[in-house]
Amino acid sequence: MKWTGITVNTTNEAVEAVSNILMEAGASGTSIDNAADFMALRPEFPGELLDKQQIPHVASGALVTAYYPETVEIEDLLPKIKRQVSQLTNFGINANPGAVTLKPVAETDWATAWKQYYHPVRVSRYLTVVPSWEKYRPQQVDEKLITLDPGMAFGTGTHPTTALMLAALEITLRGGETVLDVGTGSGVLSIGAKLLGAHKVFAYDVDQVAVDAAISNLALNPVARDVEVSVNNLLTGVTQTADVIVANILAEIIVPLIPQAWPRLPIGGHFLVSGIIEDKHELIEKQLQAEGFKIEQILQQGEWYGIIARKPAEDE
Ligand SMILES: C[S@@+](CC[C@H](N)C(=O)[O-])C[C@H]1O[C@@H](n2cnc3c(N)ncnc32)[C@H](O)[C@@H]1O
Repeated sequence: MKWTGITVNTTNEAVEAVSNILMEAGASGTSIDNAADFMALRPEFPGELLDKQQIPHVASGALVTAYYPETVEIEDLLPKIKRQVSQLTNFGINANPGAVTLKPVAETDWATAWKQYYHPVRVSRYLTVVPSWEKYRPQQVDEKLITLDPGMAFGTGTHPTTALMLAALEITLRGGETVLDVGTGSGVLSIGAKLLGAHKVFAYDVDQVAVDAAISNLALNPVARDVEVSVNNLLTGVTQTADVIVANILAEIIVPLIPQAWPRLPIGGHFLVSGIIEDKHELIEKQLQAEGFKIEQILQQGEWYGIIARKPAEDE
């Protein structure tokens, strides 16, 4: 199908109002290039899959582009959109300069253009995340590839908290373990665990959409096709025991997980947790110790913390 894009050159404050006008005029979708958003992008961290420097962006103001199918009479729409944008000042919204332009776009432009900014990225010592559409050969003999579709829910698999847990799995796994992946999201940690030699992985997420995304991503990785994924709230009702439990969830959610993890682990079993922002890591360490865990290692990337804890023997 052929599409026409209408682009409005406007201000940061008017972006939402302009998008509404364009959508109400029958657009199938909008894309926003906002200088303020680009400035707010966090500095790159090791393991960033998105190559921000390559992203074209406006130096000031914002461009809101809406996409209309060929069935929409665009010439009739244009004056109406121009009038509505100029009337935003009546509502106290400065849409200046508000220039409205038209350009034809190929469907592939807006359906898949974002893909060009994603590339394979080495996220830990042995693991590289590869977008599913990229052809990539390992650069080193011991490099293992996690194929992910970043277009699905739950990110690119390269957030610092994810990278911390992949590193923690690398430190902990020796091969043959059973692993519970709590809050699996994209399934990235389950895939990583299998690549690092885990025998069996059970993955859980409270969100059905995440479970579906994980199942699709696991299918992209032959090594992980036998991972069992199910909807579950933390480890509530889970009777499976494991050598390693890994969870990258917010600190507030890790707190109730700690007493659930303890009985699921044997002596010497490991509990790997992340999603912990700087001012919460002491709280999580205290809760882990209060349950009986020993803290073996604390990993850090920027403001994010990961903890490797172990269930010790009674006489330790
Ligand atoms: C930060 S994402 C982590 C995704 C992936 N494991 C990773 O490391 O990239 C956290 C995930 O935990 C899930 N989650 C949040 N609360 C949960 C709960 N109570 N029980 C199970 N999963 C939960 C969310 O749906 C989300 O998919």
